Amino acid sequence: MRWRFRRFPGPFGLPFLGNLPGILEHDLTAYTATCARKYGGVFKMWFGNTVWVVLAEPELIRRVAFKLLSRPYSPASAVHMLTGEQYSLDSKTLVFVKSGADWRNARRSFETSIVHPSSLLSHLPAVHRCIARFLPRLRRHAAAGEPLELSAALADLTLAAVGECAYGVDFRTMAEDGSALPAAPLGSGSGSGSGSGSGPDGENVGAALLAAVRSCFDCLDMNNATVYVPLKYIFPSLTPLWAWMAERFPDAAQRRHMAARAAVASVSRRLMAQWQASKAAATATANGNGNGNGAAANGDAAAAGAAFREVGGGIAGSSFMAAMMEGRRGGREEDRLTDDLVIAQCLTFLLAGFETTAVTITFTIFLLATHPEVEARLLAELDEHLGRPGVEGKGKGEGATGDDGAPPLPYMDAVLKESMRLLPAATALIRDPLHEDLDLGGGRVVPKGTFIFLATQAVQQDPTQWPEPERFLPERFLPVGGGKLGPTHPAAWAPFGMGPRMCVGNKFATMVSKTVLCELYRRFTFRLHPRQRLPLRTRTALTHGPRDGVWVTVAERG
Ligand code: HEM
Repeated sequence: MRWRFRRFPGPFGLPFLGNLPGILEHDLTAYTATCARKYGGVFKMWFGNTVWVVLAEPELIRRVAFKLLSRPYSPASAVHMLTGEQYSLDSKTLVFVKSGADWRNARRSFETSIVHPSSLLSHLPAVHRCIARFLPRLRRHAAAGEPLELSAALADLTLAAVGECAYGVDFRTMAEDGSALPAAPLGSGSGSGSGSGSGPDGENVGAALLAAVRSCFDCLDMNNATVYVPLKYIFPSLTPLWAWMAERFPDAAQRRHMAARAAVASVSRRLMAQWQASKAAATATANGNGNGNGAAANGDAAAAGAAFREVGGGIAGSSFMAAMMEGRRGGREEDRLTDDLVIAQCLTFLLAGFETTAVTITFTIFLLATHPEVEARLLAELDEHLGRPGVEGKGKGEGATGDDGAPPLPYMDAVLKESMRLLPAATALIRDPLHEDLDLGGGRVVPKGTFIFLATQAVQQDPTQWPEPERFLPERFLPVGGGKLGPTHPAAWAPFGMGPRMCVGNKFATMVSKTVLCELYRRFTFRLHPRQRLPLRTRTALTHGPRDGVWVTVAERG
């Protein structure tokens, strides 16, 4: 098989380990960028004994991303070894379903909830609710002059916001005063029923979900992977054996991950049952009062409906989970999502959406803290269009709302885009020529089934595409600077990927990131704390994030 890749240049790979030592030493993103400079836009790398064909040319990336619909593995075979029913469910979730009707159905269910403008906007109140709860934490740090590690703090905020949008319950990552709540143990959830997040059956669904989801996320970290994962990379042809062993002789990491997935499924089921019960009660109330008195019936239905929006003791009717449950009422039987799929897609929503968004906001604040002139221009734009809370001015009032959840803020848009060019949360796309060999031209044919790695970050830093690529210049994305400051090729900017499998959450993520940044910068500014290690070191795991966190001091705007 190796001979089929002889036309592809690339670094020398050690027996069994391939280029893993170099990747681990330098980090995957940095290693591929270095190789791209050395070997050009098409090369091969050995991930253990598995060959990866890497593309780092925008036109080739565009062609392949649009042509190929499948991704190489389910996460079950990438960073862990889910087995049995958990494996088959995982491989049907939107990120890893291969193609065809399953993919179209899954994609449609996400689009209904987070792409259509009206449903997108219905998530905005939850985002504002979570920001409001986060602000006291910043005020406390500002008052005490204590440093704040942003990536962890923002992870609490985005987990709360994305979690509530996905499941419609309070995720309880933050107390009312903004402080982080201690994590509940996995399997918790049968509490007294007092306090926010308690469902009708007295269970604290939010806290239980949070514990289970956090545990799932930890298990997706390579450092916490079962021993069968490295074995699979070193001896890929024996993968069925490793999967068999993982099922029958699970190690502690494997048991922990399977337990975490089972816990998510069990809490989700309870939540769905609660939702159905509340829905039935609401319908019964509306019908019961409907005879002969239309106005009263409408009022009762509205009151009952309010219970769904009341996150705390209730479940938000605008959530992704609720949308999927509503959506499967109509349509053809074979297109309807099963309970198990609703559960798996909700987890996917959260796993794909929360850390990526937290990292994007963290990196943007880091860049603004190190570029005061950009920050000053951004603050001027926010003051102009949004105003400052409690300060007289030209601003149009509270909140970042408009057609897509935000008023036109061209400089904010440019800052976010430039931040995602320089420090994106995802640095590559992956594709799989599932059914036939892929001809890249020049005699380079990629055999079907090969892992294709589209190195978007190498292109976003390529000096032939972007003049002075290492500089943070939001003007690149404004009409005034666009021509001179790049890019040469439109596909040279792809932090959300491209083609039919482009990030389905891109509008939602942009809405959340913009809303958080607007609401924070209307009130605070951030400077790096001396504890911050410079230059910034990053690491590539499930997302590309800061290796040592981002330490800032917070100041309230006068
Ligand atoms: C700033 C935050 C985010 C970034 C940078 C990001 C980035 C990406 C990237 C690069 C891909 C792969 C695209 C491709 O292969 O062409 C992707 C796919 C995906 N993302 Fe995001 N994402 C973000 C937020 C979100 C959010 C909030 C959600 C929540 C729904 C989400 C859900 C997904 C899903 C489900 C896919 C798979 C889509 C498919 O295969 O059809 N992402 N994302």
